Amino acid sequence: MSALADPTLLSRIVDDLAQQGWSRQAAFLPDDLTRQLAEECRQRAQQGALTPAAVGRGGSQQVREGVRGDRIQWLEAGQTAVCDRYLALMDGLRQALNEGLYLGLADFESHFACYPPGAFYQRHVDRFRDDDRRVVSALVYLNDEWQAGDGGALRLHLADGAAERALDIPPLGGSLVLFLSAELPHEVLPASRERLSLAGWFRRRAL
Ligand SMILES: O=C(O)CCC(=O)C(=O)O
Ligand SMILES: [Fe+2]
Repeated sequence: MSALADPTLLSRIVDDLAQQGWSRQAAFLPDDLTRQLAEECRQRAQQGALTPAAVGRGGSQQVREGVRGDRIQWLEAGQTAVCDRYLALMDGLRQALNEGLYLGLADFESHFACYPPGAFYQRHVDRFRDDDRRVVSALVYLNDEWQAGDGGALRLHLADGAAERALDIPPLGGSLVLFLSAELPHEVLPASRERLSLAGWFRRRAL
C-alpha cells in the first residue's frame, strides 16, 4: 500500500466502518492519479464509451433517467495503467477491510460514472434484492475545484436513533466515501456542472 500517502488511512477507515458503518476520507487518491483518472473518464465519455446506467439486475435491468441519470462504463483489469493503479489501491483497501473486519471480501467491481449537469440518482441502497454479494460501497470522486454552489452532493441518510439524519458530502477530487452496501440509503443530488466519479463495490462470494 505504498501508493497511499498516509499510512494511518487504512486503519482509520476500518475503525470508522466498525463504529458507524461509513467513512469519508478527504485525501485518498494521490493528486496525479486523480487527474489521470479524470482524464481517462473524460476521454471515454468523448469516445462514446459511457452508456446510460440501468437500474435493477439481470433481465429486469432498465434505463430510467427519472431514477438515475448517470452514464457509466465498467472497468476491467489490464485496460490502462492508470485504471490498474486505482484497482491496485482498492485491492489494498479490500485486504485491509478483510484483516480488520473479517468481511471476507473476495472481489471488487467498479465503473466510471459521469453525471451531466442536472442528472441525479434517487434514494436507494446498493445491495440488490436477488444478489447479496455487495458488502461495501466505495465512491471516489474525480472533480477538480468543486465549489459549494456546484451541488452534486452524495446525500447519506444516516440512522439517528429511530429518526434519520441527512449528511451531504460534496464530490471533491481525490476523496473517498465508503459505506456498508446493504444498510445505508443514499442519493446523488443534481449538480450544475459535470460530475465525475468511480463507483465500486467490494463483494463476498455468493452464499
Ligand atoms: O456518486 C455517488 O456519490 C453515488 C453513486 C451511487 O450511489 C451509485 O452508483 O450507486
Ligand atoms: Fe448507490
